[in-house]
Amino acid sequence: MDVLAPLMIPENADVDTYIYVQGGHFLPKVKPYVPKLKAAKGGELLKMGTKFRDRYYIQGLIGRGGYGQIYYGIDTRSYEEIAIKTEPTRRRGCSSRRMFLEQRVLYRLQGRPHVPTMLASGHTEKINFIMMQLLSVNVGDLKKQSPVKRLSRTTTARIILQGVAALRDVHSAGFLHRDVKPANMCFGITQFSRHVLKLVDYGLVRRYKNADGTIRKPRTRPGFRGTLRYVSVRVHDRMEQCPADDLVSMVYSGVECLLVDLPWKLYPSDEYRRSKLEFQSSDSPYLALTGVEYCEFSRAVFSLNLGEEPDYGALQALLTEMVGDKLMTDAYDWEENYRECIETSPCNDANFAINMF
Ligand SMILES: Nc1ncnc2c1ncn2[C@@H]1O[C@H](COP(=O)(O)OP(=O)(O)OP(=O)(O)O)[C@@H](O)[C@H]1O
Repeated sequence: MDVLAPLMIPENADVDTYIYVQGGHFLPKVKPYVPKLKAAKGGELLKMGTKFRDRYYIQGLIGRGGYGQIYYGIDTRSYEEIAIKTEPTRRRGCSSRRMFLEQRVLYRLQGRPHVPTMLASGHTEKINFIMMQLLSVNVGDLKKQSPVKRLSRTTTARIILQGVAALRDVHSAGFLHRDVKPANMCFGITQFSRHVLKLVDYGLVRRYKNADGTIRKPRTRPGFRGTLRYVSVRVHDRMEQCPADDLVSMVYSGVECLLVDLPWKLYPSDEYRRSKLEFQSSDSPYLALTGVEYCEFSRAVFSLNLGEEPDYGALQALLTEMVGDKLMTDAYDWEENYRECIETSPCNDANFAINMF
């Protein structure tokens, strides 16, 4: 079946800005994606300019996480650009198991639209590695690149809508992500994937359902897993995590995109729990700043019944008005020089200033 609606090239348009796809269809050309690379500062697990496994040419370093490093490479057989996630096989004298888990979970989730494609995985004497499809700069960095350090309502709503869909897929496979945050959300980089959100980093995943679909017995005091700024109050209280906790982190991620920072960022970390509780209270002025629709969505997530499967569709429906007349395939803020967030900056609004200070 032909899935592309014919696109009329606008009159007077520069024909060079369109590409011919198939049977009379044209699509706007997209600038090729060039990843921002970090300078080497020693301790790299792969050497730049060398060929890994006699096949993958290492072009540079995309990022350093708490556990490993992500490299930009070229597959010299297919000429495809790829991302290579690496971690040392041994950490503090023990063998690292994080990437084995991530590889197993990624394998199980292949084919889901919001999960990066895994191309290969394995280990050498020194490193464990996963080769993945190359993705864009993460949403946290896209927000930092905005001149007003925030994203527009329509872009944020579309990110969170897709984020909820991503969590539905992870949860329905019986897993919790446990590290939802803007830095773990990227977009595709091709003509067809550049508006598709991908959830990355499955290193903290935990299975919460048994093979028969029943919920695993909760532990009395599980260890802390997640990123302190984004975890729910229940995680501060060391309760066993459930799908609602991933969704709370998704809510906080959206709040950060909309309001520059999360309110607790101003406090020392031992005040985060109190500040999160205050934020979730019914008269929170800070939550009100996110707007009626996002407020309603957040409240629906905060009041989820922990024993029940969340109704992901109903949660998404609460955000549809916030998307306005934008399509999921329309340009996002970074594709139009952050025009919409500059024009709608709440800093120009007197009420915003009164509520903030
Ligand atoms: N496939 C990919 N393509 C491009 N960039 C990626 C890809 N996967 C991850 N990244 C980038 O690398 C960063 C770190 O990735 P990831 O979170 O998987 O590593 P990590 O070592 O587990 O990090 P942390 O310990 O901080 O959670 C991400 O924030 C993202 O910007």
